[in-house]
Amino acid sequence: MGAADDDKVIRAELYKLNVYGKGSFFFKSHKDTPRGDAMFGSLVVVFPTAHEGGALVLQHDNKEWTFDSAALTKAEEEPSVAYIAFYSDVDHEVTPVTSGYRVTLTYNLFFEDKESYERYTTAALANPDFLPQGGYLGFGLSFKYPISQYGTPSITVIYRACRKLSLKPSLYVVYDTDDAYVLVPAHNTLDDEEPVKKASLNSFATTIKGALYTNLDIANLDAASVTNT
Ligand SMILES: O=C(O)CCC(=O)C(=O)O
Ligand SMILES: [Fe+2]
Repeated sequence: MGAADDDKVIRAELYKLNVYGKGSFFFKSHKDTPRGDAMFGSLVVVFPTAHEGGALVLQHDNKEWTFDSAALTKAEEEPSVAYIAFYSDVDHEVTPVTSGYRVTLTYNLFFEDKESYERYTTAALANPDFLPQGGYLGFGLSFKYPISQYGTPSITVIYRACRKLSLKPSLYVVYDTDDAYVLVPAHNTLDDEEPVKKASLNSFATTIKGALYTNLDIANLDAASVTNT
């Protein structure tokens, strides 16, 4: 993965929950089955449940590496998860648990184009069970963006994906009150050239989360642009 891959993102997809106890199953040495071309590795997250044994032993290129999550989590004062990620061609096995329970989540790791918003939205729109009456699609923005930076990060990626699918995204400020999310339009509908500069959101930007919402009028959606992208 190098500079040419700047347009890609790593996506972790939850795959499995494993609970190992004394005498229960354990994994003999294996490689994880790749699920599609974009999958490049696995992520294992170990919960801080008291246990002994259950180390994950990795082998590659005649080298061996032991991830002793029981010892790692025990060494922490606060309950903490331990995690490890490895490439798909790495052999790994889980040694038997000798006491307690070892609980893990495994994720498949994909190296994908940033434009995957487009792919997921396209797939959702092609599904007749998805919002059959139309509705709103929301894309949460996780960070507090100064409005002047809207031109660069994920907002532009989502915005472009929506426009390609003939959706008209608008920017909302989302207030998380005790009993509901309140949406306040933050912006006129973004236009093609300058989705960003029109914003006059400085006073909000430091305090609350933003979200891009798009009105999904199924009847008026241009079906061709949905299926051809
Ligand atoms: O639970 C773990 O540590 C790894 C599990 C594993 O290798 C698998 O699910 O393929
Ligand atoms: Fe595995």
